[in-house]
Amino acid sequence: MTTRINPSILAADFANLERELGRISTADLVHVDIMDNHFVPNLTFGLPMVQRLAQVSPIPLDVHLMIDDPDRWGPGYAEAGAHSVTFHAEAAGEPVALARRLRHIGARAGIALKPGTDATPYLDLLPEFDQVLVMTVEPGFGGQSFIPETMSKLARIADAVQDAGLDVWLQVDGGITADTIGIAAEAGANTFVAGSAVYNGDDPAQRIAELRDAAAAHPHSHR
Ligand SMILES: O=C(CO)[C@@H](O)[C@H](O)COP(=O)(O)O
Repeated sequence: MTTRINPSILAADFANLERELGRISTADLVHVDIMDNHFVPNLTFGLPMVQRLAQVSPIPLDVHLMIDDPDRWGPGYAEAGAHSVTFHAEAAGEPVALARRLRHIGARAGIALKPGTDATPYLDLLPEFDQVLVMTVEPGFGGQSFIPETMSKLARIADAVQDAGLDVWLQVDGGITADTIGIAAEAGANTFVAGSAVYNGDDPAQRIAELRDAAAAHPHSHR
């Protein structure tokens, strides 16, 4: 299994972002949380910041839009050079049209589901997406505890991806640590977002290596 570790710069030092990106250069992608204080009760960065991050980052950008009206704003992030742009199912008006637009611009298209959102309406749409993000906390803040009840949904999506013979990355985000990453890996995740677990320490590269090892020790048992 390919394991991807995507540190979230939500937990980084915002006054030194270029340095903070350099400290995670052994990761696969850098996860960039865009929050608008409407879709979630928190506010982070917008397009100008992502344009600059794309210029200086040693690894590609994995943009997670926690915003209203991603149909309007999402394509700009793809044009800014994001490797992937993930929008929320709960916020999108026309998710398939938006995913096609993102792909047309050249980004991978991702759809995110909040912990309480049922995956059923999206299972038939999986070929339209390059990745599915199963939120393992309520979106909005770093440092929350992993919600294990989200794992049955992840496993269902993993089964659907496998049954359809698709190469859709399955991402989890929220409360991912060396203790929880194995649970998500066993349920079918292959792409892991971690903020506090990477940046709350002296050596982010070491934390990335530990997370990678912990995920690899718990392979997904395809049923
Ligand atoms: O999207 C979010 C929060 O809404 C995340 O990307 C957080 O940044 C994850 O932080 P940790 O739970 O790993 O501290």
